[in-house]
Amino acid sequence: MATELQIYIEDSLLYAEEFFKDVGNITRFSGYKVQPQDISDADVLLTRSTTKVSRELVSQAKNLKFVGTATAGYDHIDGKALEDKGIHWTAAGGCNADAVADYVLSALFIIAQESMFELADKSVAVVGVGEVGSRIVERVNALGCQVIAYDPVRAQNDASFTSASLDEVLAADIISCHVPLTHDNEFATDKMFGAAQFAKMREDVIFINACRGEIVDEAALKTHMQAKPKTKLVLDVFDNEPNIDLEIMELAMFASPHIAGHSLEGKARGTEMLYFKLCDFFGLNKQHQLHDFLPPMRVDNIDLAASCQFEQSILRKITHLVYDIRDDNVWFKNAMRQDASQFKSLRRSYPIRREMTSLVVRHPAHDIQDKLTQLSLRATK
Ligand SMILES: NC(=O)C1=CN([C@@H]2O[C@H](COP(=O)(O)OP(=O)(O)OC[C@H]3O[C@@H](n4cnc5c(N)ncnc54)[C@H](O)[C@@H]3O)[C@@H](O)[C@H]2O)C=CC1
Ligand SMILES: O=C(O)C(=O)[C@H](O)COP(=O)(O)O
Repeated sequence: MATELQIYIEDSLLYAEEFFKDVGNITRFSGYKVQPQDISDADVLLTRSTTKVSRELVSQAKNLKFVGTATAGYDHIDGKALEDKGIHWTAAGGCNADAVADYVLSALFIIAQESMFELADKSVAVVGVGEVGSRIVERVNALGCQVIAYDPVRAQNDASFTSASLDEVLAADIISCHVPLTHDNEFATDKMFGAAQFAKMREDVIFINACRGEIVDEAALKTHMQAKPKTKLVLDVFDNEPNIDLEIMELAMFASPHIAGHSLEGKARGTEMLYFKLCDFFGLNKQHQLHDFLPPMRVDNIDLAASCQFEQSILRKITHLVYDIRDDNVWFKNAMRQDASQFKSLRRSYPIRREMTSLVVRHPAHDIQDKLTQLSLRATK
């Protein structure tokens, strides 16, 4: 009889028992505390971004064959170290892309309302047009914005894609960042926004970072905020998490503790993607999918009257019915002002949040349904 797979799973992976209980013997571990000896008999290691998968961590795991992170980013994994040992590794690209797009749209609708402008009159630069960025491009296109899609890396590999220039990005009304954290290559993103880039931005730019804090030089950002105080910052991520600079948090109009991707669907999809990949790797039948486990939304459908057009005020209300960034901003800042050591625990205790992808919106007109679909809603008549 084949020996049971020993599957070590970080404690923050959602629905892990539901997906993996038939696959092997599950042991949960704390991502922040795990040591090499804790996973020494692992065949499989499943994490989120809070486990640093280093050469040292896997040094005693002689049977380790498969490592997966249920997150889009994988800068916490030393891929080279795993490849050197012949260990297969993978991530869950795209699992939470819609959640991040909801986050960005929620912020933009509030800023547009408070500053009394139509998003259709604005240019939006999307930096990194992968899973997250392309969803944002689709949504802001639907809203009628002028889209500036910047991704020179994709342009090198995808003949159908032409990248805007960095100067076009820096001149935009809104800049939204969705790149991986990379070092030491032609298009490295580490500190890609520093003094030189901020100096070229508009006085009243809206700058959103929901990818990795390290892509911004925070010292330069502070100087920029003094020089151009009308800048509106939306920051989900910070340099040196969890020990973040509270001054940077206070400079942001909206700040949150790295939760842009933390929708229930996004977390569950991340686990599901690893389950599917692990089944393929070990030649197992796939028996579960996330819809077996996801609970219904409390408000799961709305009817729009035929007279309703594709108007910003209506779209704002629908978006905020699902996710309102103001709640996270107040909760996060208040908690951090009381005790700045709470960053990790705030992330862990983040309340259940659903996605626009789960909301059914009815409207009789096909053209409006199409646009609602572009906003990722489940539009129908
Ligand atoms: N705050 C949060 O909760 C979340 C953060 N993230 C972060 O966002 C990043 C992007 O996520 P995905 O879109 O899923 O990844 P992805 O890999 O699908 O897309 C990233 C895109 O950035 C492009 N890129 C790389 N270097 C670039 C550069 N110097 N300039 C412009 N574009 C560049 C790549 O070509 C790629 O198309 C992740 O790597 C992760 O770090 C992702 C999900 C949730
Ligand atoms: O997917 C990513 O990349 C992210 O940044 C995740 O949303 C981070 O979530 P945790 O792994 O920290 O729970």
